[in-house]
Amino acid sequence: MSTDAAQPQLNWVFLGPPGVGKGTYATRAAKAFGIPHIATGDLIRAEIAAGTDMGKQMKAIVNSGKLLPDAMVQEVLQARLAKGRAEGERGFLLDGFPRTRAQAEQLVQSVDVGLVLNMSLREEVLVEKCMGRRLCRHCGKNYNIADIYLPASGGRPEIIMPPLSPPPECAPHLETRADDTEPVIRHRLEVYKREATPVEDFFRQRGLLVDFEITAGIPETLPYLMPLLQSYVGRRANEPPVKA
Ligand SMILES: Nc1ncnc2c1ncn2[C@@H]1O[C@H](COP(=O)(O)OP(=O)(O)O)[C@@H](O)[C@H]1O
Repeated sequence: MSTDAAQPQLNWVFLGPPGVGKGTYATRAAKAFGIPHIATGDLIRAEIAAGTDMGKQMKAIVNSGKLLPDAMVQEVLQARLAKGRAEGERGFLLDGFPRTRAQAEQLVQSVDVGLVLNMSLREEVLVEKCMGRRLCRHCGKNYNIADIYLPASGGRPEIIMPPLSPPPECAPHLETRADDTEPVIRHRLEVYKREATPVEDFFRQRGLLVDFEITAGIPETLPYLMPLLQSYVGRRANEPPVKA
């Protein structure tokens, strides 16, 4: 993947339901393509952890599984994007934004989005995936203790997703997100189902949406994902592939 200074501006967005693996793949893709992984959920959790006035307002809403008001998310996101521009970042990989049509409209008014990857995963495993999430409070890395096997059914593919286990040194320091409890996860999934279609339609109508179904673990998925993303370097999703 190109990481030199000649790299074109990449303004990419990863959409998808809680537990699909947006953060897992966005982290790896951002590193490979030399752009920052900007996850609104992480920005929000940092604001909450900092105990700012806005963070205090955010905490109750986040822990209930509801979306934050657009203006509140915009405030933390625009601050992060402005910092990136000032530091010469060549774009971004947005994770968890936009989540409403209004956010999508605001985004395309402020930046030239090149690609919106719409990640999906059989719904039956999303709750288990979210319940299995663990964060190491020492190294900050994300793991997942869920060991998932789902046979093919109704034309949907078999899913084999072994755990993404932490190394021994992380095991004593693992923590679970406050909003990763079953009732809150189920509420977040309902919120996602209600809000996601208008966002997907908004980008599909602009020829920017590329659907990508997750059917296995990271080792099996990356060899398909990375070449797909590479094919969009230097062009928008709705432009013809660049001649090799
Ligand atoms: N774009 C957004 N608009 C509104 N609220 C958001 C947005 N991004 C994150 N949040 C808030 O932060 C919470 C956690 O988001 P995130 O870390 O992306 O979790 P997940 O993708 O697992 O739902 C969301 O449930 C919501 O309360």
